[in-house]
Amino acid sequence: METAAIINGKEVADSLVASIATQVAQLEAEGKRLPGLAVVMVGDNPASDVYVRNKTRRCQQAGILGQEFRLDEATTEADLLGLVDRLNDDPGVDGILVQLPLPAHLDEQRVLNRIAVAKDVDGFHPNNVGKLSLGDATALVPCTPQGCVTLAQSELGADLSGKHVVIVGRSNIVGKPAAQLFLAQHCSVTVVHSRSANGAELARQADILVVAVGRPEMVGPDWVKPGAVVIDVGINRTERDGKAKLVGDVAFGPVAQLAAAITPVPGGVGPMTIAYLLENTMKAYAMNQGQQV
Ligand SMILES: Nc1nc(=O)c2c([nH]1)NC[C@@H]1CN(c3ccc(C(=O)N[C@@H](CCC(=O)O)C(=O)O)cc3)C=[N+]21
Ligand SMILES: [Mg+2]
Repeated sequence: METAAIINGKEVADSLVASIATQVAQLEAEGKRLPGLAVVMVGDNPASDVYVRNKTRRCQQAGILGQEFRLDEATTEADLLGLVDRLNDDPGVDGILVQLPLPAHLDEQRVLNRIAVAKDVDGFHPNNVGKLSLGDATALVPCTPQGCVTLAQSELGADLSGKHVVIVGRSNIVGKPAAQLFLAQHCSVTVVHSRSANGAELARQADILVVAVGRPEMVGPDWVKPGAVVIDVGINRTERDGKAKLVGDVAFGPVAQLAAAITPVPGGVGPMTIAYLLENTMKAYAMNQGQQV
């Protein structure tokens, strides 16, 4: 049986980071201030720890000044908001990311709303959500969905117009912004979720299937049209034969038997999320310097 092409997200991300590194080196050669990214993490979730370390490593590769702020699990909302205020006012900080999820006693939306719109490199502030839906070029756009579009384009070419994209999952951080971004690429977009009556049947109509549900291997071959491009956003920590293993939301082996192309986990969407975080930091830097975008 035919087998899908495996979309190499790590490689695409490497080339994005390399191009950012070139831009930063140019700034440095001109004696300019370098872009800065602040990552704030509350408590010690071991998965978040891996992401935060990856972000810091990628910043170093690109020459972006990355700072980590690790706050105690018991941090009060007032203290966290106080840190956000200081970062908002710090002219050396172009981008601010507050790692989610936050401990239950902290109101996530209130914290996200406090981040300066122009420094909101996650694209989670209501103003940026609104700008994305309006097609405003100054929007800072969520990183994971941008990665999904770019990986689909790496397989199908830049012009996605007329493709039917089915997105499984309707979260504020992936599903909803992914729908907006593919719409902006002139795709037809269907969003499937836990209350959909006929999810698998809708998904089988997809030219591009994006899966972001957070449930290990939930999407099997019965969800996939032969020849579809499958973008798996899930990163689930599981155990197999007593060993820790990362799996996506898509049953990789069986789906790879009929898809045209599929993203692996790890090495698919994850590295793209970080590459776009750096890309957004560059955009925020440019806007914060008063440049036209
Ligand atoms: N405010 C906020 N913004 C985020 O963007 C955000 C967040 N909170 N909370 C958690 C999720 C998750 N996330 C990932 C980023 C990179 C990888 C990544 O680099 N993954 C690699 C390695 C995975 C591994 O080894 O654990 C891969 O998939 O190949 C994964 C997941 C960003 N998130
Ligand atoms: Mg979700």
